[in-house]
Order: sequence, then structure tokens, then C-alpha cells
Amino acid sequence: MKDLTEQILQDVITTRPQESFKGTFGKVLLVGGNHQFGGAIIMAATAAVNAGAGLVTVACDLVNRTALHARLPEAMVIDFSNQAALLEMLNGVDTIVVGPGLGEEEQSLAVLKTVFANTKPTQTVVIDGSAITLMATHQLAAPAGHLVFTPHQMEWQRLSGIPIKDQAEALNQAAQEKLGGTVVLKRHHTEIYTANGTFRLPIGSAAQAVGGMGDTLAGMVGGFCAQFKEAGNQAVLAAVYAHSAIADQIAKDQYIVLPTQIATALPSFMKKVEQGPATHHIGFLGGELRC
Ligand SMILES: NC(=O)C1=CN([C@@H]2O[C@H](COP(=O)(O)OP(=O)(O)OC[C@H]3O[C@@H](n4cnc5c(N)ncnc54)[C@H](OP(=O)(O)O)[C@@H]3O)[C@@H](O)[C@H]2O)[C@@H](O)CC1
Ligand SMILES: Nc1ncnc2c1ncn2[C@@H]1O[C@H](COP(=O)(O)OP(=O)(O)O)[C@@H](O)[C@H]1O
Ligand SMILES: [Mg+2]
Repeated sequence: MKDLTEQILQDVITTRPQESFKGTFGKVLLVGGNHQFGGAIIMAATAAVNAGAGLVTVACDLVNRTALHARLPEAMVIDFSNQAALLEMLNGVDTIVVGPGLGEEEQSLAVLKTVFANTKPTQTVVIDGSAITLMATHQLAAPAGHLVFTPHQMEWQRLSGIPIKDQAEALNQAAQEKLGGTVVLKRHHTEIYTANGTFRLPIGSAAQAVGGMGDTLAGMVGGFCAQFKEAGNQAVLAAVYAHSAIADQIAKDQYIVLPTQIATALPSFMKKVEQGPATHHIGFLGGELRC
């Protein structure tokens, strides 16, 4: 297993081409946020927007619409129970993030089945939270697309059948190969299982053990995959690294890190990476963050 380094940020977060428009940087659809877990999809969508996705739409329970718009007017919103609207959005985006706050009710399952039946091989599909649990409990086949699973250890137990205490590299790698796609196994020192090897995140801390931290990561992964398409899987690795690098910065002054602070800090963090380590005395991750 190879430790990720800051270099992954330099490799992926490059200067935007000036001859461009919002479509250049990818269209993301985030599906989740039922009547109970609206905060999850708001956090994920905020992370996707702040990570630089060109155009972001949320499909959720409309009870969350006002809150979403009040927090994030950059995002558009559709009703996740409106089949026609959902199909149209699924057809028009590059990247789909499904699961944050989706819940495990009948309605959640129906929405997930619609998503899984209508993705395309060219799309990136980030499968998080409730979507992983529903996939496991209802034995749903994986959808078409470049798949990125982002389970925490219990979600990985549900999906892979490997008990948490047995989640070691060889078993996890075998389960990833069977499943296809990339697996971001979230834990202290998150592990990323890919078709091209296994990586370990050497940074991050217990200050991140706050509800919504994974929802934020899922949105960041979606945003990075949409914007940095050519980077492929490297974009996933960069999102995972940036998420905890920002958290470590904030944790220098705070006992806990709020997930929303990570999203807020993202644009300035990415600018520092773009400028490169040479412009800073103690490395670009040593600079001040706005959050
Ligand atoms: N503000 C919002 O709207 C928020 C909405 N959210 C949304 O809620 C939905 C459900 O997601 P979930 O992760 O909260 O619940 P679930 O999948 O049942 O897992 C919890 C169970 O697994 C166990 N467990 C063992 N190891 C673990 C580990 N390493 N990491 C985590 N858990 C671990 C754990 O053990 P326990 O804590 O009881 O000891 C417990 O028994 C999902 O859609 C998500 O997006 C949340 O993001 C919160 C903020
Ligand atoms: N002790 C810890 N050390 C490092 N990272 C942690 C720790 N606890 C939680 N995290 C990170 O926080 C996130 C938690 O994800 P998840 O459980 O899905 O949160 P939620 O569903 O509440 O948004 C993951 O990225 C995980 O790696
Ligand atoms: Mg989660």
C-alpha cells in the first residue's frame, strides 16, 4: 500500500484554461437528502460547487429546497420523486453523486433504482452513504459508469461482507476487484482501492469525526471528477487528500472541524495548490486558509 503525498494535489489541480465556460468544468447531479437528512445533500452539493464543478443540480425531497437555496443559490434543484425530471438530469450530466442523506425508505430505494438503471458507461458515479447500504441490503447490481464507492467501515462491511475487524488489505482488494470501480474505505487513515493499486491517506485526525464529514467528501470527489476529467482516478485521490489536508489546517486552531468549513476553505486551498509550493516559505499546505 502506497502513502499518498501532497504531490497528488499538484498533479491534479491545474490552472483552468481561459478558453472555457461552466460546461468545461463538468455537470454534477447529486441525489439524496430525504425529509430527515437534508443537511447531508446540502453539504455534499456545497462541496461540489466549491470544488469547482461547473454546474450543480440537486435531486432531493423538496422539503429541503428553501434551505438548499438559502445556503447555496449556485445549485439548481429538482424533486427526486419526479421521474421525468430525474431521467432528464441523469441523461445530461457528467458525474452523479448518489446517497448522501438518501435514507433507506421505500422512496429512497425507488429513487436509487431509477438512478442505477439510467447511468451511462461514460459517466462517473459516486456511490455514498445510504446508497451503499441500500445496494447491500437489496442486492442491487452495480450501475454502468466509472464507479467510486465511498463507504465508512460499517457500510463496507454491509457491501463487501467483510467484518470491520477483518478489513485488511488483501481481503479489501479482492472485494474491490469483484465489485469493480474504486473503493474509498473511509477510516482513520483512509484506504483507496483502485484497479491500479492501493493507496493510504497518511493525514487527517479525530477532529474530523463529525457527522457530515463523509457527505462533504462525496461532494468533493464528485466535483473533482467532473472538473478534472482527464485525471481519471487521480482526481479521486486528490479529493481525498485535499479533504484531510484542509481539515488538518483547521484543526491546528480548533478542537473539531466542521464539514462546512472544509467546503468553505476549498477555493482558497485550491488556489494555493495552483500557485505551487515554491511561492510559500513552509510549503503550500502551511499557508493560511480562509474558512
Ligand atoms: N446532517 C445530515 O443530514 C447527516 C446525514 N447523514 C446521512 O445519514 C445516512 C446514514 O449514515 P450513517 O453513517 O449516519 O448511518 P449508518 O450507515 O447506519 O452507519 C452508522 C452505523 O455504523 C456503525 N459504524 C461502525 N463503524 C463505523 C464507522 N467507521 N463510521 C461510521 N459508522 C460506523 C455505527 O456505530 P455506532 O455509532 O452506533 O457505534 C452505526 O451503528 C446517510 O445517508 C448519511 O449521508 C450522516 O452523514 C450524518 C449527517
Ligand atoms: N478519527 C478519524 N481520523 C481521520 N478521519 C476521520 C476520523 N473519523 C472520521 N474521519 C473522516 O470523516 C469522514 C466520515 O465519513 P462518514 O462516516 O461517511 O460521515 P457522514 O456520513 O456523517 O458524512 C471520512 O472521510 C473519515 O475518513
Ligand atoms: Mg457517510
